[in-house]
Amino acid sequence: MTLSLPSPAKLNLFLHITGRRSDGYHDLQTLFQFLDYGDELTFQQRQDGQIRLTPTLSGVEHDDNLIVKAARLLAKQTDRSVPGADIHLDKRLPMGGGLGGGSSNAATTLLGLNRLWQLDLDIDTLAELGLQLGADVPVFVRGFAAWGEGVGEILTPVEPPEDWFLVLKADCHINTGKIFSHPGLTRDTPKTIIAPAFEGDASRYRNDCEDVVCELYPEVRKSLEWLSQFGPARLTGTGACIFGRFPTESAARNIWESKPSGITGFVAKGVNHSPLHKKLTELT
Ligand SMILES: C[C@](O)(CO)[C@H](O)COP(=O)(O)OP(=O)(O)OC[C@H]1O[C@@H](n2ccc(N)nc2=O)[C@H](O)[C@@H]1O
Ligand SMILES: Nc1ncnc2c1ncn2[C@@H]1O[C@H](COP(=O)(O)OP(=O)(O)OP(=O)(O)O)[C@@H](O)[C@H]1O
Repeated sequence: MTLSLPSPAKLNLFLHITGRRSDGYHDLQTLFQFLDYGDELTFQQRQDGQIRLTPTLSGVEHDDNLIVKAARLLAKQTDRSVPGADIHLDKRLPMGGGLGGGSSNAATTLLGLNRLWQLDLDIDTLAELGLQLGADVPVFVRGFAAWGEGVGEILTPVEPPEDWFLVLKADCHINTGKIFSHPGLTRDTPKTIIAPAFEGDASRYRNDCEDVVCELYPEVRKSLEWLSQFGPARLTGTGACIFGRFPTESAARNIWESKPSGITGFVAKGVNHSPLHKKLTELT
């Protein structure tokens, strides 16, 4: 049996850092929405218990890839031996972009192999496993747009408008840990209450990583300045990607066509239900 599943991107429509915890992680308040754009993973059952991933990602060892780690973690959860899998990754999302590509790949692997291997683990168990792999994995496992608290694992469903986004990536790779450990990071934003009818660009919401990222990566500052000519532009996660929201696809595409050279990116629709979960439901 072969299973092909999407592994979508997320945006942090805003990201507030409300404190630093004793384990070094940071408490956040953030709003996650998915994009109808991302990587694709194909799973094929083996018979020898091995996990094999192709192709190799540049700069990531096979055994360090979050897909392989997720598959092995899942295999450890069951007392029977699993048949193994050949996994193929079609990578479209920029790495180190704040779009959660690696975390999304891990979540698609947990849900995909749970289905392929007929393990029948429930979503809560898969989300707990996901959190062991990264703070962003649980939202991809649960699959609904959400207000995130804690490190992003306490999730309350919300329904932000499903607008179109222009996502741009300056030519740099940003390490999440480096931004969170920066002495100049804002870590004391007062907690706010969940706004179920969130209206994206309300001025009281922002991304607290933006100042530090712009200081360390002037190319991100430049991309934000360029996109801000057309409306509010914001960083997602710890960058390097930024986004602007538009009511129509053509409005986003028109601006995309006039972008300066040296910037990559794409246009995609914001969606409140993950394309991964839609596909799994269709296959049921
Ligand atoms: C910035 C976000 O993308 C927002 O959605 C996430 O909080 C980051 O999630 P992620 O990439 O899955 O991050 P992880 O792989 O868990 O953490 C990478 C590093 O970032 C720091 N980190 C991450 C998340 C968090 N809430 N506080 C932190 O201080 C930690 O030093 C950690 O070692
Ligand atoms: N399958 C994978 N896809 C992408 N990156 C991976 C994967 N497995 C491991 N990694 C490592 O994780 C790092 C972060 O990659 P990712 O694409 O998730 O960044 P990101 O979008 O900035 O993440 P986030 O928004 O969660 O901070 C990469 O630089 C790479 O070293």
